[in-house]
Amino acid sequence: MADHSYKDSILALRDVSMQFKGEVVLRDISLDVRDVVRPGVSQGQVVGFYGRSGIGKSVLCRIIAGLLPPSTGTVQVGTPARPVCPGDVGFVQQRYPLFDHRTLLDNLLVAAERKHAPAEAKARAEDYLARFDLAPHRRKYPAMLSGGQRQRAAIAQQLLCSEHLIILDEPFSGLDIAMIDEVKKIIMEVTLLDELNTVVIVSHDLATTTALADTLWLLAPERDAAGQCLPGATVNKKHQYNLAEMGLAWQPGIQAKPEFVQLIEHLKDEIRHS
Ligand SMILES: Nc1ncnc2c1ncn2[C@@H]1O[C@H](COP(=O)(O)OP(=O)(O)OP(=O)(O)O)[C@@H](O)[C@H]1O
Repeated sequence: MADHSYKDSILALRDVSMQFKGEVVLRDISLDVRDVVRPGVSQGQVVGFYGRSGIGKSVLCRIIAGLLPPSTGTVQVGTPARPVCPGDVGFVQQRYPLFDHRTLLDNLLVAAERKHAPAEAKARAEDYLARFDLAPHRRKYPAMLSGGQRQRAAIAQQLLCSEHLIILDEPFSGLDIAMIDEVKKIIMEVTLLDELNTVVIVSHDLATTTALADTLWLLAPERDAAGQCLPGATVNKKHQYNLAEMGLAWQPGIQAKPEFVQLIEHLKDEIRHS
């Protein structure tokens, strides 16, 4: 039996383009994330999303999250698929925004109550506090939490009020090694919570992100047949990597494998020359 297969589409972008006052930033982007099924494992999806600084990653994330309508094209989420609305996709930005004047528990309750009746919201918030090792800190205000605790709280908050899809913007930047391990653990935990959970990680840390991912997207300019750079960046087929098919997903210690090291070098080259 194959070690994995694919079911329904969870996220589908079709011909997404974006321009600001005539400046083309994104061009004709079509991408799919499908529910991956592994026998005996409740496995969500992890997408690593790369591209040079200023290429358009944040713009694409805001479009995926339904926060910015694309100039052309569509974004659909969920099963059955429907056009994305603000709030469907959790978006954890670099500074982990939480309400400073509310306790950790209240922060999570506010998020959960956007989707659930009060009793259900309370049960879910408590569940996430426990899962993310935050229960002892429930009465603290965000300023009293460590950086890692705030990050876990921000991820829990976004999971409580979104629909399975969550985007993490630079989750490893500025963290020490122990904290990076902690964040990796949380990401794995999130994907194992529910088969439909999908985490898109926008990061310049290629090795850490690729080791967690089963799919990679590289946003880069494209050249036409004459070698001319086309306006705007895209994720062409060559830059959509299925790590599961390549035998480079879901393996502890994958970073030591020669094929993995080669892939990272290849990605660096593609980014450098893009
Ligand atoms: N609202 C806007 N109006 C005009 N231009 C914009 C707007 N938002 C983004 N841009 C432009 O789109 C381009 C891509 O920006 P974006 O923030 O998506 O880059 P990025 O890949 O996320 O970069 P970094 O890795 O440095 O964060 C930039 O040239 C930026 O100036």
